[in-house]
Amino acid sequence: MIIEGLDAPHAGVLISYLTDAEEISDFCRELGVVAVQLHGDVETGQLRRLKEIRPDLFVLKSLVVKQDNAEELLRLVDDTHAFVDMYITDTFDPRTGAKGATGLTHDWNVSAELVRRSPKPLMMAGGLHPENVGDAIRAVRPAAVDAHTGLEGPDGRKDRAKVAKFVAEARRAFDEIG
Ligand SMILES: O=C(O)c1ccccc1NCC(=O)[C@H](O)[C@H](O)COP(=O)(O)O
Repeated sequence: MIIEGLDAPHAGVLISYLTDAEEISDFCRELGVVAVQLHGDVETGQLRRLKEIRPDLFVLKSLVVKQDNAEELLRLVDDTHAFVDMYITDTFDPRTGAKGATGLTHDWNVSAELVRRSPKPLMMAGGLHPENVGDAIRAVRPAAVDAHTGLEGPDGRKDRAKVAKFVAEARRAFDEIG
């Protein structure tokens, strides 16, 4: 219902840990979304298959940064970029095993290296908030930014003032880097 009510340029994005191309496609059809953000360990063959069966679907693939996996992520970009429309970085939480929405930053040098390597645009995420998003954009030069935890108020809901400041700071930094 909410997804159906969205007017362009707004569109629903499914965030999912699904890893099977057919299941991802079916769930996107059921929900009526045109974009999917994949946070699971999706095999390259499944990404290829997803593009074959659903060329209309905008596929965002997460690159979950850990302490020591930069080379692995660079290889993942090399192997998958033909089947991915955009990458999104995120931060692994070793205490919980969570691969997204952890509120933790990671080594921005790794994100910057991924931006340089990727032929596809990269959205930066992982612990961003209004106070650090400008520095992150200037350091990493991503195509876009995203945040979750850093925009919440004490009640766990998105805080309007934090969102407005985040957007203003991000726009200022993107204008600066051109
Ligand atoms: O948003 C979620 O609830 C979520 C849950 C599980 C995996 C990923 C999720 N969101 C993906 C995002 O796009 C977040 O912006 C990204 O994980 C950054 O989160 P945070 O570090 O809390 O800003």
